[in-house]
Amino acid sequence: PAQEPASPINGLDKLVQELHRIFRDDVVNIEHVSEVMASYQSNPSDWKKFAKFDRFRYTRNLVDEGNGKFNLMILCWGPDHGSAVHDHADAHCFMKMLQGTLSEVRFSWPDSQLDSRPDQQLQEEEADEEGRPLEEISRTDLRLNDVCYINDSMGLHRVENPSHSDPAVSLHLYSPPFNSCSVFNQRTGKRTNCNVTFWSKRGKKINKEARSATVPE
Ligand SMILES: O=C(O)CCSS
Ligand SMILES: [Fe+2]
Repeated sequence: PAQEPASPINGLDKLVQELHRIFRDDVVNIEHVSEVMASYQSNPSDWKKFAKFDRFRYTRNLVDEGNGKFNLMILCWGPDHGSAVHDHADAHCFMKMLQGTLSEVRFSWPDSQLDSRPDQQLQEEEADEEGRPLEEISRTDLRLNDVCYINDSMGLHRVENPSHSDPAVSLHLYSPPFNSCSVFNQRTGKRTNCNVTFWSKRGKKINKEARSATVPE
């Protein structure tokens, strides 16, 4: 059934409560989650305690572990920071803009991932040596309070902060939660596994060893 458009949500804690309620059920309506994420009106006083920046790369800051059903995190992008092309480990990915602008570039999967017909195997293996560039499908600029949704059946993407001067902050919900995904070389399509961890959890910085491992460019 079409969901009622969600009424505005003020307060990140109210959004988290609503998300916990929605994800208590086994079946979750994806459009509804997008609408609820979109209805939260970003307010820096809600989220600045989670927003920790690094000079060199974007940071992933865990906000809530969703009773094990989802991870909710705040990503902080300095000027020109961006991710590698990556997938979403068979999970749902919702991304909402809290501050600034991010551009999302989507790509189709590299051919060799789609089709492993034995008779094609040899050519693909040969092709894999140099590989082939990933094919770009779309490019979208996301602005304050916008929400975008992706899952692996829709393709891969790379997210970057196009500004050379301003930071950007985004709120990400992954369900089910994951701590590794695949990253892809945009020029060759080559896929490698990548562990992703957190810069901070619930506002507390994590020690150096455990940190890093964002989806590196
Ligand atoms: O989770 C990540 O590090 C990828 C950010 S773009 S969805
Ligand atoms: Fe992503």
